[in-house]
Amino acid sequence: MLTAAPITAEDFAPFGEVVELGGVFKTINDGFCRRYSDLATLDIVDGQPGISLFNAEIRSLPYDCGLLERHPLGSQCFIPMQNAEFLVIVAPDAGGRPGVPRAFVAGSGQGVNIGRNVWHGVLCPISGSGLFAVVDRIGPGANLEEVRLPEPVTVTLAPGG
Ligand SMILES: NC(=O)N[C@@H](O)C(=O)O
Ligand code: NI
Repeated sequence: MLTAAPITAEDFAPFGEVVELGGVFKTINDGFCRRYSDLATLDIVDGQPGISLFNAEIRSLPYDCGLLERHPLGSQCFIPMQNAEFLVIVAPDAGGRPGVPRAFVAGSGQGVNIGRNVWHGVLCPISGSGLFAVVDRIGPGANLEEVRLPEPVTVTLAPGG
């Protein structure tokens, strides 16, 4: 059983970045808008960044994660288009396969940018809307490596989470 912790930039740093308000901003548009720039880095190899929409089914908890994947040629950024909570399941690499997985839960106002070649579960909304903007690599070649886990990892939220 894996308990998903609320995602923080610090805890998620080994796997990517959290896209959320905070830190330095620049006031623009005649003072009616705050611009928070450069919150995540697109890491694209032999291709171009592109913006896609994912309309994912809402998944129920506890969630059995049986597949981890990674994209050797590009990072992958998920940004909710509407209010949503979603699981972010990641794992370090262990000799070319996923190591011990970790689970986070991201809430409204939070997107995540998963680093290039970082093992992760597929997009997993658990409440609200499953409509996400995804900024990732568009290009030729093999950019998807999948590993079916011998035993699914069952993910829940912390009590009160
Ligand atoms: N395959 C695909 O585009 N989506 C996955 O990579 C995912 O992380 O959801
Ligand atoms: Ni992916």
